[in-house]
Amino acid sequence: MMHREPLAEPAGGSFVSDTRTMMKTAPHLRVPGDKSIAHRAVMFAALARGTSRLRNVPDGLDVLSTQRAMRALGATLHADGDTLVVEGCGGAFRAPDEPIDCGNSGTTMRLVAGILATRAIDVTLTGDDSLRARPMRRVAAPLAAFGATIDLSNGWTAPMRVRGNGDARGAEIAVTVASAQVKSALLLAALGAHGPTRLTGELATRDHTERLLAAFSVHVRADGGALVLDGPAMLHAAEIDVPGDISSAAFLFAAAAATAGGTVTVDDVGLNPTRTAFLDVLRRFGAEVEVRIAADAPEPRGSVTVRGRALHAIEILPSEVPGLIDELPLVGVLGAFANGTTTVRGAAELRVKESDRIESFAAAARALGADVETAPDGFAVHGPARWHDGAVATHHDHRIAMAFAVAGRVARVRVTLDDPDCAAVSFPNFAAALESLA
Ligand SMILES: O=C(O)C1=C[C@@H](OP(=O)(O)O)[C@@H](O)[C@H](O)C1
Ligand SMILES: C=C(OP(=O)(O)O)C(=O)O
Repeated sequence: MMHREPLAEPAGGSFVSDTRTMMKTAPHLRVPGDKSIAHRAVMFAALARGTSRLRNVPDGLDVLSTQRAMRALGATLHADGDTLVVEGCGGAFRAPDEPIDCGNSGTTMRLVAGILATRAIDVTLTGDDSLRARPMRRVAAPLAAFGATIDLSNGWTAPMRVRGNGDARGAEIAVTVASAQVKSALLLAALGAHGPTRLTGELATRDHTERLLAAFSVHVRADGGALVLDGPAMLHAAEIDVPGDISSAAFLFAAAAATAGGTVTVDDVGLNPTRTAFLDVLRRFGAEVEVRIAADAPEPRGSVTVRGRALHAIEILPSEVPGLIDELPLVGVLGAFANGTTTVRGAAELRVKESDRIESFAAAARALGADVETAPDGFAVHGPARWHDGAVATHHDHRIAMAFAVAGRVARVRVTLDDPDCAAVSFPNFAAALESLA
């Protein structure tokens, strides 16, 4: 594990209590490096020719699962201060003797399955109880277009055995699930195939794979509404500085937004437009949001300040869901602080995350006094809640644990989480960061 300084410590700023105005300056915080970007940076560095240097790779458990997988496939990784140094395999991964344990991380399993689909090795991918209950046919079925043989447990989940096809040809594939993991698995398979691979369909999801591949010298072309990658393609080592994770910062933003007079600034956070929809959602709820972009490539980054105001209910449309997918439990929590009925529709994908996030959100919110209705593809929250102390079943789902820690703090009720430590999947110092909002 990398040694690093605490990531969630206040980076300056203070609360100044003034008895007349209670004026506050926003505490400046940093959050761990972006999980989605870090998964890809570690995988691409492991696959590349040469030595890559990756700064600010988070030490959340999911990214550690990716590091473990890359070591198992033959890459060498070591820490040099706050930099992860990766000696890549130049495309020549070797099969480990044991199955690769992807832990709790869907991104690790699905993207690695894509990489393996066009390499002539035989590898089994497994994970924890949660990951072994998540759907894998969404990657296994389209990867068959490259001639890979993928065996799923019970026909749909992990452990999954991937026997890659080293002589694969590029393929034309229509992506049918709006999932960056599926899109990415197919682009990564295309790296090892001969000829162009052309993807159409549901492609409007986070674009970190496209951006990071370019940083490693492989270009994905946009052709009308399609994405095209010409294989085979060798990645070349790169230096990547991972910005803070906006999906982790979202918990701090929500806490500030739902608190009258609350304010927080998060510095050096990723501002990729495919990830910032939650900032618009905060504005629609009534919060004040200020964004300052400091850099643009390969990933936009900068500072965000959020100030709390009285919140009013909003409606999330199905078209907004891919840009908000990891923030939707928090949208529900904010709905419970807002006046009126907040609705989320078109979000059936929530049912196949680390837990069924529609049911785990609703049960937790009700346990604390909120009025929630569920639907097959979403929920409605009638706010404001009559908050009271309660016990929350996290289902070991980091985003449920953090969302309800925020709810308890803002509502000033005692929330007993059955597994507060599961936050470490994405945000190991979350409790300290929330505490520092004072
Ligand atoms: O590609 C990624 O890094 C991710 C994509 C999303 O999953 P889906 O692709 O299943 O929507 C998201 O929920 C997950 O946290 C990370
Ligand atoms: C869904 C998530 O991650 P993954 O799919 O990688 O497990 C998440 O972090 O909320």
